[in-house]
Amino acid sequence: MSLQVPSRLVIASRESRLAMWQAEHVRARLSLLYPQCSVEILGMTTRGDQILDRTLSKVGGKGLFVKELEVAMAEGRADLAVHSLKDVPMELPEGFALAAVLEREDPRDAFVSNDYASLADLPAGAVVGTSSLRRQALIAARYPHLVIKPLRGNLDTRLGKLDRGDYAAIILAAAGLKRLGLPQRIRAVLDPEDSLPAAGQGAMAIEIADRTDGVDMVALLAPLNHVPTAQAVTAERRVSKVFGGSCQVPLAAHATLAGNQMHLRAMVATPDGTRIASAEVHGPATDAAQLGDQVAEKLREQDAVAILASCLAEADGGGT
Ligand SMILES: NCc1[nH]cc(CCC(=O)O)c1CC(=O)O
Repeated sequence: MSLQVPSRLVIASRESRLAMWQAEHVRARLSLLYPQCSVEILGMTTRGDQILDRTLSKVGGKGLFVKELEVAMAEGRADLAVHSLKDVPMELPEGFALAAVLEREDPRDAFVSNDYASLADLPAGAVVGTSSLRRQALIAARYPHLVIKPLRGNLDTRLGKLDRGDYAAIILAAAGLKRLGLPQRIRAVLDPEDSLPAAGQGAMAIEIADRTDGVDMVALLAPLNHVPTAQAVTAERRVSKVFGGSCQVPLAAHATLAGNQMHLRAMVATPDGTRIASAEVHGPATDAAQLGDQVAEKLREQDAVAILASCLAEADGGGT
């Protein structure tokens, strides 16, 4: 059975520099795999890119970055969308699916500053920029003398705000900085022991829509799927899904693999870092989803539901 390769494939992408880098990476790989196919990128602005003055958790969360791309696919203007997996909701709308997960870049958080070498070097009262409730909780727990302020926008915008002096330091995903050729901006990578990464951090995913023309997109994209990464993020996203995961809750889930052996760690916290539940499990990578359920169960035994409920109550009350 031979694969039906269309003469043209269109990749929908956000227009940020990171999103375009990621789309171009996929475009180049597909062009190499299918030289007879013309692979193009359709850049689009999403609501998540437009709303910059409010914390995402207050305006609708992750879905804001993917909706417009899904509309383009549903209308036949695009065949696939490339996303940072971290920004993809745990449940996709009817008719859409993740077809491939690419090999993960560095999943860790990065400490970025022009004046300080690490979080531990920051003086009392220093302002740290992050809009991630997960990063906020982890910093507040370990460094209660620091002040956390929201930081939105794409990577270049965030670095610009740091350079302007609005913050003593900011926390970003190492993966984004590396992909954009800015690894020198990383003053220190945060050990996952101290700053457990978000589910899917550092991984790119390709989303597709149901289609009626018989083209098997999953088969076409299969060579791009990296099985160990797909297994790791399956476990991580399962934890997130169990707790209704979005960026509205401080939740971390990170899996590492040694051969077929998976080590999955997860954490939930209150945004102020005063209450933290964390758990870990080991097991075969082929049981990724069950490992996710197991770690979620362990978190539940440590009152994870109550911890997250307090956080949601705070968000509803419009707390900062
Ligand atoms: N929430 C925004 C976002 N989505 C993906 C990345 C970075 C790249 C990745 O994790 O794959 C970032 C920026 C950041 O968290 O600093």
